[in-house]
Amino acid sequence: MVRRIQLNEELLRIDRLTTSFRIADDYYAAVDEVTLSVGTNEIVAIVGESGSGKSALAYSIMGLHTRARIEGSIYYKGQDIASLPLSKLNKLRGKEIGMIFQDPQSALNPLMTVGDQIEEVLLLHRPELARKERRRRVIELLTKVGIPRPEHATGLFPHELSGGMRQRVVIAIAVANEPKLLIADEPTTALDVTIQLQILDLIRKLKNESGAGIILITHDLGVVAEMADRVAVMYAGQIVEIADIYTLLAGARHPYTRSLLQSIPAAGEAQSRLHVIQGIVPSLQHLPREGCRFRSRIPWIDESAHEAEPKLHEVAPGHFVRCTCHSDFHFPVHKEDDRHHAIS
Ligand SMILES: Nc1ncnc2c1ncn2[C@@H]1O[C@H](COP(=O)(O)OP(=O)(O)OP(=O)(O)O)[C@@H](O)[C@H]1O
Repeated sequence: MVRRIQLNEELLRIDRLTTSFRIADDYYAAVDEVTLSVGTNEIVAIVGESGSGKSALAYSIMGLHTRARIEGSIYYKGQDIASLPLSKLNKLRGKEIGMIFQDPQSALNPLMTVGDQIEEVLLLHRPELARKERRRRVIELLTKVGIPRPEHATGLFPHELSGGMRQRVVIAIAVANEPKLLIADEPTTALDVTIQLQILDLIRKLKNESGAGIILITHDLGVVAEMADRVAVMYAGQIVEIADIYTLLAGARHPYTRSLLQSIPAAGEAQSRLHVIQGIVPSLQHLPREGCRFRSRIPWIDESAHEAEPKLHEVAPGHFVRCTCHSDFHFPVHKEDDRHHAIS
């Protein structure tokens, strides 16, 4: 088959994006000077523990924060959409840029039928379509996302569908207008494993068919390994490592990435041999803002290994790592019977 889609034509470029929330009388950055690009026909995964700023980043791209302070730029096809008035942004959202939300239950309107909800986004962005054509498109979309008996499904309400079917409807809505950029925020978290695989397969198929760029947000490195072309690892609001998937899986450098990778069980490996990352991501107000943000979680590494103001260093073409501590990093040495850390 002839491949018509060009790889990696730049679609989105986020430049020093900082998203801060007001808590008491101060603003605290949940996304801190993030720079990242996404090409056409590319899946960029954003990975990190809960609280690392992944959703705050996704919502910033979509312009969905109502009370946050946004600094920096978000260029979509060369146009800075961070500073667009809402009326113009609304023309892009749901058309050029689609989003699949984490929880299909709350992403859908419980009082509207599936068919009406899909028709609504078509009506909003493609008013030129006649009613009959819209209806035809709804059936086509439901078929595409693998909903059985699509004609019948159009008349159902969300509560009449299983979680997996509801997520398919959310995807049908997100792709209804053939977006060029799709943001999927933990699209399979609420689903059981078999359904997860089907939904991921569906997202990959959509990318292959349309050449869309996809940002896939997840805390699951298994999903990353299956899906991503490139990976950005976030910790405490910052990107700490970016690389293509092969480099990341085989040659991760940042202590946080290495700890994440160490904590997934390899086939046949006993759970007790795994490294479990000590501590938790600090809350927004208590994030360390100076020096290496990860240093309190690797206390056995000498302080002198860290940079005073950690930057992203390009250690190989396209492979960036924050802070110098990666070059001295090693896992702690334990007695055989005391191999893993407890989460404190
Ligand atoms: N509207 C808000 N107001 C104040 N703080 C917020 C707000 N939204 C997010 N935060 C804080 O910002 C930080 C990053 O949150 P975010 O939801 O982006 O993390 P995440 O990596 O997506 O985690 P999860 O996987 O749990 O969704 C957290 O400390 C969170 O409590």
